[in-house]
Amino acid sequence: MNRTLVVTGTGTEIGKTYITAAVARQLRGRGETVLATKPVSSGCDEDAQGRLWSPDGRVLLDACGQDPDDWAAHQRLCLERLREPMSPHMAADRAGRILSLQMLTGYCQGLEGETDGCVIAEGVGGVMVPLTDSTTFLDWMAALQWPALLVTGTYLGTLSHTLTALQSLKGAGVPLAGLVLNRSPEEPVPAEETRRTLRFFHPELPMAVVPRAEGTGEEAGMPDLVETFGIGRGE
Ligand SMILES: Nc1ncnc2c1ncn2[C@@H]1O[C@H](COP(=O)(O)OP(=O)(O)OP(=O)(O)O)[C@@H](O)[C@H]1O
Ligand SMILES: C[C@H](N)[C@H](N)CCCCCC(=O)O
Ligand SMILES: [Mg+2]
Repeated sequence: MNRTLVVTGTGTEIGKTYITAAVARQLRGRGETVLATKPVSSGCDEDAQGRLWSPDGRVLLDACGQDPDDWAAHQRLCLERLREPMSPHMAADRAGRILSLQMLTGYCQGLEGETDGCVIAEGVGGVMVPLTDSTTFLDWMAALQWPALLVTGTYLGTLSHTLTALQSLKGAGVPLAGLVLNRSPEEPVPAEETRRTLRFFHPELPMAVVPRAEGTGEEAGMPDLVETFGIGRGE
């Protein structure tokens, strides 16, 4: 069992927040406490007081049973909030800032030390989104050494995207918790066939297929992600 987890993806809009929220809810359902952090957010919303809110941060606070409108909690769990909806290194540059790999790694380690519960950190976009002009989120995951859960889709093209991302994570020495195949709206190849193919290449990797929740907001058919990927304190 691991009480820390990074959730990364093969790209943006792939379902990282959706899966992170589902894991947080499942952990709480098991009586575990959980902190879900979005260390860096771009594409944030500015309110009337000029405060920048991370849309992902709101979803994650809610999934952890906290008030999504609690500004103090938001600031604590969404360290870097950037306005422009683009790569963080570009959004930071437009805000006159430079992100720091060391600071973000230390920030996550600090959260881990503040709680004896679980801590889940959602990355930004895909595995190698730039953090600065010389570092990417892959460097952050390699420095942090928290098990990484890769979220991918089941669209045409996902096989290469997924195998490339896994190769990058393994090559950087990032421990892998597993792979979530988050079913895509367009799925020309049956998800099970995609899963089977990926298993040929990664027979040891825990995998789960997550269905699309159509409109109801219910996570119907959501697999037990906590069990599948060994997340939590397991007490
Ligand atoms: N299995 C699913 N069923 C229904 N809706 C889903 C599912 N997975 C993701 N979504 C929806 O798709 C959209 C994109 O998902 P999400 O925000 O989790 O992506 P992301 O990878 O976190 O994106 P970003 O890179 O911006 O952080 C969201 O509106 C989310 O609610
Ligand atoms: C704004 C968006 N929702 C994400 N937060 C940022 C995604 C950056 C992707 C960069 C890239 O890989 O081209
Ligand atoms: Mg997200």
